[in-house]
Amino acid sequence: MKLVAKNLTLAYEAGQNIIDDINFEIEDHKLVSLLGPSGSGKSTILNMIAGLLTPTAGEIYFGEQNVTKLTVSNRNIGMVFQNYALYPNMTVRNNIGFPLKIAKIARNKRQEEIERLAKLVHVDDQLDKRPGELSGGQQQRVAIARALARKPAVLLLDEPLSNLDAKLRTEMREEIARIQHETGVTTIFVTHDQNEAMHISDKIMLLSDGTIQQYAVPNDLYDRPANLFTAKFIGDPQINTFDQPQALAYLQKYFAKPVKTIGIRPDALSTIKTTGSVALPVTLKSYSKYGAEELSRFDFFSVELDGENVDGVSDTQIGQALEVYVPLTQIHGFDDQDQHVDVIQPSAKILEANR
Ligand SMILES: Nc1ncnc2c1ncn2[C@@H]1O[C@H](COP(=O)(O)OP(=O)(O)OP(=O)(O)O)[C@@H](O)[C@H]1O
Repeated sequence: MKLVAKNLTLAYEAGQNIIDDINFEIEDHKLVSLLGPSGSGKSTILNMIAGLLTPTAGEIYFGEQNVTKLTVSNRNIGMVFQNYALYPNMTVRNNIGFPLKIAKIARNKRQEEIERLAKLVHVDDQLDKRPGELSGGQQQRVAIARALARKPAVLLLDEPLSNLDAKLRTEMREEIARIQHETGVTTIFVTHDQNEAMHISDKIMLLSDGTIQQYAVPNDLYDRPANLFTAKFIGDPQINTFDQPQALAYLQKYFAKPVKTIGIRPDALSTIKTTGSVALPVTLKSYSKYGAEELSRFDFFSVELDGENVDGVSDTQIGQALEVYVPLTQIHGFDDQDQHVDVIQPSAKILEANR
């Protein structure tokens, strides 16, 4: 089911909008993450979609139906929370079947559905156990099966992996992606973990202070950040940003409008010249290698630039001057409102001028 939010606003106190007039559309069958720092409004948006919170203004549509005034139970949603909220005294079978029992589905049909759902989430060999006898990952699978039991229009997942250890988190995020893919249910996934969001999502809605900073496919947030917030929030190690006059002046000629800040991701640097790249005069300040990751630090007009896995840098001496190259399209300029400024289309003439 497609989901649309129009002018969605929420204030707990008059005049103080926690969510401020946001608009978005989530396409049918897609998995969208709501990503952002603590307090950015992720849970508030999810709770309005679920019907647990009533918007101060604006509307929510499931398909063509305006659901803004409908109660939780009339919206046909499935929800999974971080603490699973399984019924401890019921077996897995009865936990999964509970929503079907409430819906007065006949016993035979119910058992069939339970078996199907248990197979889907891979707990079909655990049906007679109680939640306390299951691992965290298995409990989460049961919670997902239960949330899917009524064939919800939308599946809402609120930080469902945050109680799991690192290895299980990775495994379960792949599982959620698989289950979503197999069922095709439109899914909204709340997380503050960019890695999780980048791996699992068809699209990411990045939030800060109750506003949408960027809503795009994961790679676009990394490669084409719409503003400085997105550029800095997405990416680990963090993007290099600088506003020192000499460094800015060196690169300003590549932009059509004045830039106040420039951002270059650490993995965009290379010592190997390629077509369409810009040369930066730098000095190598430090170099270290941990496993497959090589980290280097350069001085560029007194700006510290971090590099990650910079080709060819291991042959350079500390303190040595050299040129590093960055594809022009990976030099991100931001104006005095922190909005992205496009580079002038790479032309041979411009690039030549810097050689
Ligand atoms: N009941 C409430 N009364 C007043 N303000 C609230 C209430 N609940 C949440 N807020 C505020 O609304 C803002 C958004 O909170 P929300 O829980 O949606 O953020 P979040 O992005 O989900 O954060 P987290 O990752 O920490 O859960 C925060 O500033 C929070 O302090």
